[in-house]
Amino acid sequence: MSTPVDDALDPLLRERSHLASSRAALRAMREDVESLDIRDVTANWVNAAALAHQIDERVKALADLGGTPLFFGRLDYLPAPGDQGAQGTPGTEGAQEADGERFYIGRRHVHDSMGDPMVIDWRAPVSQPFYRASRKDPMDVGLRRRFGYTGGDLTAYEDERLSDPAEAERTSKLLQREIERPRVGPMRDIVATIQPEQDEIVRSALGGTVCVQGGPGTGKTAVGLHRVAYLLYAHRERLARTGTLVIGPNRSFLHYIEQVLPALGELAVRQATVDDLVAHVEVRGTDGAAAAVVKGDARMAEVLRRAVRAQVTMPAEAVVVVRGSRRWRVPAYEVEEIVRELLARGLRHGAAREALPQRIAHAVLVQMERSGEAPDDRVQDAVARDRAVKAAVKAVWPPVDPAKLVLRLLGDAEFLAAHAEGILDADEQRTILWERPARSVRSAVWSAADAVLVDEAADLVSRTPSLGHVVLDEAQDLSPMQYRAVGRRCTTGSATILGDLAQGTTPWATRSWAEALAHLGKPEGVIEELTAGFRVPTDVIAYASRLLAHIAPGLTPVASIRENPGLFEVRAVSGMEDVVAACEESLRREGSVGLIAADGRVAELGALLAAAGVPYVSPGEETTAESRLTLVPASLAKGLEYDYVVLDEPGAVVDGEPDERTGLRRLYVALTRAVSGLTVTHGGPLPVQLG
Ligand SMILES: Nc1ncnc2c1ncn2[C@@H]1O[C@H](COP(=O)(O)OP(=O)(O)OP(=O)(O)O)[C@@H](O)[C@H]1O
Repeated sequence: MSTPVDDALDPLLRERSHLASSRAALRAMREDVESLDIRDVTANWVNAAALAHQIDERVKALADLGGTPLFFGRLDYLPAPGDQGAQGTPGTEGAQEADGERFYIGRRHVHDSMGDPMVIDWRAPVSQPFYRASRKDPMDVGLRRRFGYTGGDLTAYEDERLSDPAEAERTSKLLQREIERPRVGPMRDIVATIQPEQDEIVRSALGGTVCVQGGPGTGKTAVGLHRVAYLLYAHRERLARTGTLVIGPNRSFLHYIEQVLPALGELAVRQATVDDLVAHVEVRGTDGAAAAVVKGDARMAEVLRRAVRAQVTMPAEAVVVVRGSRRWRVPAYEVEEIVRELLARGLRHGAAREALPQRIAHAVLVQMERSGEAPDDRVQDAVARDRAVKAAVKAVWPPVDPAKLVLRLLGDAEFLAAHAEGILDADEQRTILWERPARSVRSAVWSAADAVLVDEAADLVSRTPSLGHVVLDEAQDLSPMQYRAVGRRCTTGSATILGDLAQGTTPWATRSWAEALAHLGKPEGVIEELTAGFRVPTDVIAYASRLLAHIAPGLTPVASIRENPGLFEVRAVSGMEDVVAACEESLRREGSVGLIAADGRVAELGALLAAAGVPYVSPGEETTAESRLTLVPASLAKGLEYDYVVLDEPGAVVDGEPDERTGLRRLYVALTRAVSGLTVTHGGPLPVQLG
C-alpha cells in the first residue's frame, strides 16, 4: 500500500478528520431542514401538513446512519494536461469538470456551509470512475482509494494508481473483505463494492429495458435495487410523477430486501408481488398445474379480447330523439357505422363506450343543421344524455365488469367455447372450466391465475396506468399472462427484469428471455448475463452446478469470486434428530443459519427443534440474537441467503415437486443459499444427478 504524496504524515488521521467534518456538515444540513419555519408559507393546514411531511421525509433522507460509512471511496482526478481547453475522454462527462480535483464518494451528497461538496453521491457522473476505471481505461483518475470501516469508524484504506505503469494489478482486499463479511438480518446495499459489469446495468439509461440472466448469488437483486436508486437520482422529477415499483415473488422476499433502498436514501419505492398487483378478486383457491398452465398462456389474452369485444352488438333499431316538437331519427345502419368505426379504432371498451353517445348526438346535430337549426355544444351534450341515446348505448355497448366476464368464461362452457374457438382445443377448455360454476364474483373460489385473467380483462375495459420504471425479480417463474400484467404497468416506462432460467420452478417457467420480453411488451429489451458469484463459496457452487446439465443445459455455471472455500459437508444421518444436531453445530458459528427442507417435512422438523429447545423463526420474520435459525420450506427459499445452511434430505426436496426437472431446480435453489457453509444431511439416497 503506497502513501499519497500530498497527504499528511498519517493519512488515516486526515481521512478521519474529513469524515468527522462531513458528519458535522450533514448534521448542519439536517438541522437547516428541521428548523424551517413553514407558518409563513402555508396558507392552510392541508398545505402545511403536506409540507411538514416533505420536510419529515427530507430529514429522514439526511439521517446519518451510525453503522454505515458516510463515504467509502475517494477519487483524485489527474490534473488536465496542458491548457484549460483539453478535451475529456468521451463518456466521462463528470471527469471533464473534475481535472485535478478530489472527491469523496458516499451514499449521499453532503456539502459544507459554503455549498462546496464534502461527499459526492455515488450516483453522480463524477463518481462513476470509482466503479469503472481500470488500468486499461483509467478515466482520468490518478488515485482511487477505498476505505475500510468497522461500524461507522474508518479503520483502513487501500490505494490504486491506475495510470502508474509500475503498479501491478491486484485484487482489492477491502472488496474481498466486504464480500466475505457475514450476513446478518435483511439484505444490505453493495454501494461500496459494485463491480464494473454490475455498474453498467445499474447506470443503464431510463429509456431502455434490461433483462439480466444470472446464476444464484451473482447480484441480480442487488443490481436491480441499485438501478432504481440510480434512476431516481438521474430522473428524480419524472419518476416522482410516474412512480417506481419493485416486484418480488412473495412477502418474505420483499421483507428481506425492504431495507436496501431506504439505506440508500430512497424511501418512496413501492414493493409488491404480482398477486398484489392483480388483486381485483379475493384469491381463495388454487389451480392444478394443467389448468394454471392454460390460464397463464398468452392465448388467453386473445380469448378475453374476443369475449369483451363480443359484448358489443350491432343496433337493431334506429335511435329516435325527441326535442320539443321535433323527432330526430338516426337510422340503425348509421349507428352501426359509428359502432364499427369505434371498434376499428381499437379503443378500450370503456373509452369507446364513453365516446359512443357523443357520436350519436353528433349525427343528430348534423340533421338539425341540415334542417336550418344552429345547435351548439350544449345541445350536443344534452342529446348525448338523452334517454333514447342512453338506452341505445346500453343495448349496443353495455358496460363490462371484468370479474363477471371472467366468471362467465370459467363457468359457462358454451360462452367459453364461443370465444376460445380456434384458440384453445376442447381439452384445454375443459381443463380451465370450473367444476362448479360460481354464482357471484364474491362467492367464486378464485385462483391466482384467475386474478391475472381479471386483470387482463380490466385492462381491456380501461387502460392500466403506466409507471416510470418497474423492477421484476425472480422473473423466470412468471407465466406469459403474468408478464403481460407487469408489462402493462410500464407501457410508457421501462423495466429491469432479473432472473435465472435454471431456478424456474413453476410449470409455466420461462424458457427464454426473448420470449419473456415479448410477453412483457418490450421485445427490444437488452439481455445481459452476470456470471461472477458473490454469495456461494467455490466448493458449494461446484456441487450445485452438477445439476445444471439436467435443469438448464447451455447456461454458464457461476464462477465464485469468494476466496473462502466455505465449509461443505454431505452427511449421512439416521434421523431428524441428527438434522437438529447439525443446526446446533451451525449455530455455534457467527451469522445466520437456515434449515431448508422439503415443504412436507417442515412441520415435523419444527416440532423437533422446539422439543430440543432450539428457537427458530419463519422466513420473513426478524431473527434475533437468541434465534438466529430460520426454518425455510424449500418453496420459499428463492432469493434468500444464510451464512450457514443445513439442507435436509435433498431427495425429498426433489420428490416434493410434480416432475423431476422442477424438483432438481428446487434443489438447485436450496443448495445455493449458503454464504459460508452448507451441510447436506440425508437419510435416504441422494439424487443421482448430484453424482
Ligand atoms: N458487488 C458486490 N459486492 C458485494 N457483495 C455483493 C456484490 N454483488 C452481490 N453481492 C452480494 O451477493 C449476495 C447475492 O446477491 P443477490 O441476492 O443480489 O444475488 P441474486 O443473483 O439475486 O441471487 P439469486 O439468484 O439466488 O436470487 C448478496 O449478499 C449481495 O449483497
